[in-house]
Amino acid sequence: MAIRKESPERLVSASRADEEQGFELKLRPRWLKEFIGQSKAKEQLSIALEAAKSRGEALDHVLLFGPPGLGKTTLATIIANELDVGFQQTSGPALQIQGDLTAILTNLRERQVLFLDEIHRMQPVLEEKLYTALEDYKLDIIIGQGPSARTHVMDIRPFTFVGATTRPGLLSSPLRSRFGILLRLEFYTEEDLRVIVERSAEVLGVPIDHDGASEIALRSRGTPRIANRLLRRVRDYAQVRGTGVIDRATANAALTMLEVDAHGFDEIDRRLLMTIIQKYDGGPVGLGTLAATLAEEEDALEEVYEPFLIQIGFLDRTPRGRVATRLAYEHFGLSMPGRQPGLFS
Ligand SMILES: Nc1ncnc2c1ncn2[C@@H]1O[C@H](COP(=O)(O)OP(=O)(O)OP(=O)(O)O)[C@@H](O)[C@H]1O
Repeated sequence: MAIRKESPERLVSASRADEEQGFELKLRPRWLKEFIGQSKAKEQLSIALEAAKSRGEALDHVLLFGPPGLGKTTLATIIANELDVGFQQTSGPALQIQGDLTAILTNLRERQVLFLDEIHRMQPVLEEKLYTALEDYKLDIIIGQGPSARTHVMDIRPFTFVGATTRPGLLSSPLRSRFGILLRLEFYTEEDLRVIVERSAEVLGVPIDHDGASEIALRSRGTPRIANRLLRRVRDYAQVRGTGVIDRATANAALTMLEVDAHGFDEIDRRLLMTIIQKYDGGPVGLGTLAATLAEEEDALEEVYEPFLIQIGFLDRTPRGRVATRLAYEHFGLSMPGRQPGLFS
């Protein structure tokens, strides 16, 4: 179960809301050729898939990393589909006791995919247990208790472990070294997102033109999950207030009403940047101080809010803290304070 770190009502959240599960399932690409964008990761993966298939072996273990909502779960399911093997999913926080992990590993089918989301949240004792399973498909099992306890080494079937994380830096190096294929997912370009919106609209049977899809793409923060969510909301607006067809004017009006601005910023992004600018003179301000001022969790700032602001160049992470950039000042129509003459000379 994912730990919720931000407001569940946040329209431009990259995290999945519980009620979106069914909707996402419907829109999820099933094959690599339907997976839009991420050309580097896709090429690396398609070569590895082809090679594993031709050798008739289990694919090497895969680590998927990048911000939420970019398609890690989707890619994990695609890997299983392309290999034509079974798929099982769990997550770091859901795995609580050794017995759970042992049961999962001993029940694996030949060459199947085991997907573990939020791998950085796995308990260290379980992580250690996983090492030998990943390394040589063996599992240490302790039989009995107390002085008569015996360790028994059990063979498990070859399988492909797919781990996903938004925080690769938190993985221990022994765990990281068990992955043969490392795939970094990046924020999507506007063009890729437009294609994703058009594909989703087709699956949902929603009439949309090129410009309408572009307008949604522009405000989706480089994230397919947000693009699909905005599409759903704009569809409602088009049905109730418009002709049912999503064109640029309809998309624009709907997104303006929903207070999602031209960069896909919402109230919290604006508050975060304005706090740095107004309260801390543009920064640097430490993460802890910023989180306390905004009444948000540090983790949420680092994992959810900041990555996109950094990607589009509005925020800088420096060793002394967070800094608002010139682009951020310009976005709010403010001029950036210059250095006082002579201060550094
Ligand atoms: N490349 C893509 N092409 C088309 N749709 C995509 C693509 N990537 C993601 N999506 C869509 O975005 C939604 C979110 O993707 P997914 O659940 O795989 O993200 P995630 O990275 O696993 O997120 P989280 O880390 O929060 O679990 C899915 O419904 C999927 O349809």
